[in-house]
Amino acid sequence: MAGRENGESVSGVSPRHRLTVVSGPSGVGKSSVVAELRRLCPDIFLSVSVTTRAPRAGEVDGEHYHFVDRERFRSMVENGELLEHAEFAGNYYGTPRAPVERVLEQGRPAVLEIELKGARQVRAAMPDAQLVMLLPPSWEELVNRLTGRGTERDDAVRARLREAERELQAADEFDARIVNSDVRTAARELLSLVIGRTAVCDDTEHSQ
Ligand SMILES: Nc1nc2c(ncn2[C@@H]2O[C@H](COP(=O)(O)OP(=O)(O)O)[C@@H](O)[C@H]2O)c(=O)[nH]1
Ligand SMILES: Nc1ncnc2c1ncn2[C@@H]1O[C@H](COP(=O)(O)OP(=O)(O)O)[C@@H](O)[C@H]1O
Repeated sequence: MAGRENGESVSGVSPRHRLTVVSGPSGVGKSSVVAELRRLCPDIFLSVSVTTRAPRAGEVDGEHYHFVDRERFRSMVENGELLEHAEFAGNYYGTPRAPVERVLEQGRPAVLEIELKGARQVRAAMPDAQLVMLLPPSWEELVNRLTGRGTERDDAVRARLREAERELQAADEFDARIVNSDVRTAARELLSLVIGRTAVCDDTEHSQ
């Protein structure tokens, strides 16, 4: 695993890695697929966003998100500390700039899990980034997953479904689309996009 730290080249793949943005409607399984991706290949850097949303049960500050108030969020925007930021379903979200720039300079693969407006900002700021959209097998399945997760009240579910329609309409803007029918299969497809191959991380699989 440590051998991948320098972005070791295999089969002529460039040793430097692009930034990969993973987007998709709320409830499609982004967190599940990205968690599986990192289980397959722990060297992949996953950005921890700042958000003004309240923590859900079980969410850990600094691990799932950096939870901040609106004043702190505003000051981060004003100081240029965020690579991108957006409002989503009544809360603010943003990507801290410095950690992402640092890992990209090191040649490590980096992933952002962010919504559509943020993905568009990244595309404008970093044309080299690849944008991947995760799609549900069907609208009904998306609704089932979102409601089945049980983390939001009805109004928050409705707000997310409104955003979901808009996000799905933008699927053609993305460089690649992955249908998340099965988490492990989708994670393997994502892995091949993030590092250009799937086999290399197999022997680094961790059961965390
Ligand atoms: N633009 C942007 N979107 C983010 C960021 N972090 C998370 N998001 C997105 O914000 C949306 C809401 O996230 P969250 O409140 O965790 O709800 P969930 O997607 O329903 O689990 C999702 O589409 C996330 O991908 C960020 O740093 N920037
Ligand atoms: N391929 C899948 N098949 C069935 N359920 C899934 C799949 N992917 C994710 N889920 C479930 O759907 C719900 C939403 O997934 P989550 O990863 O929280 O989505 P997102 O991060 O996109 O909002 C969770 O309860 C998760 O366990």
